[in-house]
Amino acid sequence: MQDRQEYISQVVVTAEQMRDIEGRIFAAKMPVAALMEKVAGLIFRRIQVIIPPYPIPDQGKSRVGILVGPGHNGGDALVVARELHFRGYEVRIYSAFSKLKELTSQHLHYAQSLGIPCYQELTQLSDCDFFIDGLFGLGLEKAIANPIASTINQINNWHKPIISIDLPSGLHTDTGEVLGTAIRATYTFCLGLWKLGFLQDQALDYIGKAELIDFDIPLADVQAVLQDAPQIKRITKATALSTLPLPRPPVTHKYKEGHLLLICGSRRYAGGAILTALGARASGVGMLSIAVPESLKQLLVSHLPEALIIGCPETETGAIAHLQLPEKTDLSSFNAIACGPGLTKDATSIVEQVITSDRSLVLDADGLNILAQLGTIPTLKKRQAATVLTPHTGEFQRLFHDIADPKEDRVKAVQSAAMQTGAVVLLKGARTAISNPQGFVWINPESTPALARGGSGDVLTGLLGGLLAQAATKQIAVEDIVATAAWWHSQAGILAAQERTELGVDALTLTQYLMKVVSN
Ligand SMILES: NC(=O)C1=CN([C@@H]2O[C@H](COP(=O)(O)OP(=O)(O)OC[C@H]3O[C@@H](n4cnc5c(N)ncnc54)[C@H](O)[C@@H]3O)[C@@H](O)[C@H]2O)[C@H](O)CC1
Ligand SMILES: [K+]
Repeated sequence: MQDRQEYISQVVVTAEQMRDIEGRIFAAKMPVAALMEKVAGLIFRRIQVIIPPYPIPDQGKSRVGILVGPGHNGGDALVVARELHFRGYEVRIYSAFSKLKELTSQHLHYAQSLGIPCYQELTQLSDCDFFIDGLFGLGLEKAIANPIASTINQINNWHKPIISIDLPSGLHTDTGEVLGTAIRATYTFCLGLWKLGFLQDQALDYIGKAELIDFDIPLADVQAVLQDAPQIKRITKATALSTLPLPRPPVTHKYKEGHLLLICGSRRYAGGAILTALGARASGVGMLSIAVPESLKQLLVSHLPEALIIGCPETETGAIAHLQLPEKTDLSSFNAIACGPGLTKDATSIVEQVITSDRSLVLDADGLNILAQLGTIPTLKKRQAATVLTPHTGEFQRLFHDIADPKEDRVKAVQSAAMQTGAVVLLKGARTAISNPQGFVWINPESTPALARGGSGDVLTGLLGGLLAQAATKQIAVEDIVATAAWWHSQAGILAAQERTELGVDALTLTQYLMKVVSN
């Protein structure tokens, strides 16, 4: 049972894949009406818990408005309406479509025969306490036009709780884009399997609290449909913990537990170097070397007494002019290199140098900006070791403006970028997406706006670099390590925000919560 839950919590499907899975269930002779009854029963039981029929004693019944669309999303809503009616809710139906699918139409007739009122005017529902949105689900084909568009806008303006079935009506199932207009749900019950749209940043304002309703889709059908397609998966606690370098072997030494070289900081951005280094420290990396401009050396020593601080010659502007590694050391002495935070755009030669190395490399922040300036993206494909790029949307657009637009479809964009560069690309956002060059994608399904704060990305770069260095001798896919870093970072943010509010998660504090996430 646990296995099913874990598997289901990782799976992400497109509308087309969901239709194919559904098709297999119906081909095996599950009656459509029976499936609708089952799904709606599960939804209705959840609704009863969230909003009871008599929320306040002696103050009457809960009044619920049911928004019914022409397809089976509307059918689901009508079954829910019927059950709520029997359980004591005061139910009103809004149905303004002249043509309904057969099953939906039958449920409407039956609901009306029970005495549930049905209206074509929304105003008749204005005093409802909450709404069930069954206008459109998977079957939305085009932008919603008037009069339905103005109905949706009107309901949103009432600011009452709305529970959407399968998807907030108006959202594109895959891209999460608003087609015309969309319901702003308080809760959304995603049916059966997570749809891709739930993991796209642009949908989040509309989805509210998302919950998966598992209605026992046979896993064999899911596997049959997903087999050859480039897979998209949600990162879970179990997937993340499985790649952590824990527990350590009893007999080991510091160089066996990874040697990371950080290249970061400038006279202007000294703090970024400290935060990156503290992120790396939290990864548990065996040995940490940090290359900074000479003038930052003492500062870094005082913050990280355990690290080897390499002072480098500076440009006039206080950026690293070139790497000056200690005697008998070259870039191949390290298991991984993480380069970028706080460099400024003057550290060009550093980026040129690390790209040509044969070590696993993370490029972030100014490392990416310099890369964009150099226009050397095609040369990344020639690298012998793994490359990880960690842009936010702005950096992504500067790097990949002629490939894909993350504002339209972040998942497609990150896949194109990874394929083009041969790198693992992590596109930062509320739902960070990570693609490998073959188009396999991990999406981080949980985060917090508390992390939208200066320095929080620097912490991620250090953490990721430290994990990559430790994994160097292990057979773990790079994208899996990147996913673990993203999960660990966001969970630390969530934990810190729970204890300190969303305003209390400065980047330094964040580094102090990293260990708490995995020691809990
Ligand atoms: N996936 C499952 O296993 C189950 C899904 N169920 C529910 O069924 C819907 C999908 O039903 P479907 O009838 O295919 O689609 P919709 O209800 O979303 O609506 C299609 C309907 O709407 C018309 N239409 C599409 N776009 C527009 C538009 N912009 N303006 C006006 N009309 C539009 C279209 O022509 C169709 O008539 C799924 O989401 C679940 O809620 C099952 O009940 C359980 C199993
Ligand atoms: K809906």
